[in-house]
Amino acid sequence: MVGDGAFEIVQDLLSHRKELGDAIQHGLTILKSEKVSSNNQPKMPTYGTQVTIQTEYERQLDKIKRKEGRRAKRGAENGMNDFGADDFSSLLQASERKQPFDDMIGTGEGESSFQVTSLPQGTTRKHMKGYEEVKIPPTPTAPLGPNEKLIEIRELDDIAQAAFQGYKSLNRVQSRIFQATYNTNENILVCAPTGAGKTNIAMIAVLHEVKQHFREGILHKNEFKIVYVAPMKALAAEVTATFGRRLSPLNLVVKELTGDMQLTRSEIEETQMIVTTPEKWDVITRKSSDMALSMLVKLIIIDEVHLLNDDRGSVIETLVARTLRQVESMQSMIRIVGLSATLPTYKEVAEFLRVNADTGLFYFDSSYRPVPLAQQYIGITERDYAKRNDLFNSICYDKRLWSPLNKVIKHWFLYIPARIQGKPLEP
Ligand SMILES: Nc1ncnc2c1ncn2[C@@H]1O[C@H](COP(=O)(O)OP(=O)(O)OP(=O)(O)O)[C@@H](O)[C@H]1O
Repeated sequence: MVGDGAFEIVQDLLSHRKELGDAIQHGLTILKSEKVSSNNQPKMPTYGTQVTIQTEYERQLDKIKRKEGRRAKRGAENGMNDFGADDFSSLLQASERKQPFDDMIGTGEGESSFQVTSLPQGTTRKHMKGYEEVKIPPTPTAPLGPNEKLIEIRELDDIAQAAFQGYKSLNRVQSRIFQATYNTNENILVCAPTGAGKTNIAMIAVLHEVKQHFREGILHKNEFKIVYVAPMKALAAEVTATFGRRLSPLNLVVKELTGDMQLTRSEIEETQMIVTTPEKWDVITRKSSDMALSMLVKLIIIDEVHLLNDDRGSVIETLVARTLRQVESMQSMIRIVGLSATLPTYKEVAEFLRVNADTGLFYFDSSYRPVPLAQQYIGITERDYAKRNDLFNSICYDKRLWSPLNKVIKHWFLYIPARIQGKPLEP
């Protein structure tokens, strides 16, 4: 077909058969991909293979942009929108009409309805170029009620004094919950702001339980176990150290039981207070071989119970449900004490924990903070990602450098939306 002269060409073709096959395959792939992209984009000339050179900075920006795009898409699909401007304005207007203690739920007891109807008085909102700033002044500290007084440690019995060495008095929140927590055995839920002294509330509940097993000057250590459920292993270790130290004058043994710290059977027997995590306690109470241990539990303290609303909520829910079932089926008394940050759904949580809303539910709002908290929120409205990032950096820088608070504040924490934004990006 190609004549005598083509022998050499045919020979060449045969000897490079593999390379030719690969090249044709490669060409076909490129043609196919061009066809697909030409359907979506205006046609651009292609010059062989294109290489994009990106700096690390651009790469990171692209990554964040893609992530934001996905998040926005998810939000739109789920019908989630930003907090409406109208909603915000009405809250702001309501704050202007308000008196300082208008919405204080400061009784710290029983049922009181909690609804966000306005922002605190003195809240301001300013629109700046590329961003807006909302400043919420600190909530004034609630004044002492006419019958309110702090309980002095020296007024307490010997058991309580032994664990409160070094303290002069209970603070306001602790004084308020003391009667129900130390002198009754009912379930308790305390919702209080950060730093309100919840550890000592747990201590009061522990001391109440210990007191039940002191007879004729002897502590019957084998009659009970106290379980403290901390949200994280690191916190469990901290709680173990604190309670271990403070309960040592009463000869009580406190041990950690988490994924990191296993206990032998004899160690468990010698321990009166077990500090664990929800997941670990769930595993233990699920096993019938450990029934003997759960039968001895008389008090279970659940720290950060607001995590019920979180990813790990189902584990906490399970172990509460299991405890309640044990109480019902064995007719045994296990007291539940829940400690939580301020949460709007506290009534539902109280109901779930079988807490009597009139006598065992305590809710303290931010006017009970030991150190008042001023808040500033910056919402960046700039749409362009790179400009927004620059603005974000310069606002943080200015706030840090020029804030009048620099005179009184030594340490700053900066909360940022994404971890990657916390790293210095290449200029
Ligand atoms: N009665 C008291 N007198 C003096 N200081 C107290 C008293 N009770 C607690 N504190 C101190 O208050 C600080 C905060 O206490 P604690 O850590 O228990 O608060 P918290 O409510 O558990 O806070 P968070 O929600 O951050 O865990 C601690 O330094 C603690 O020593």
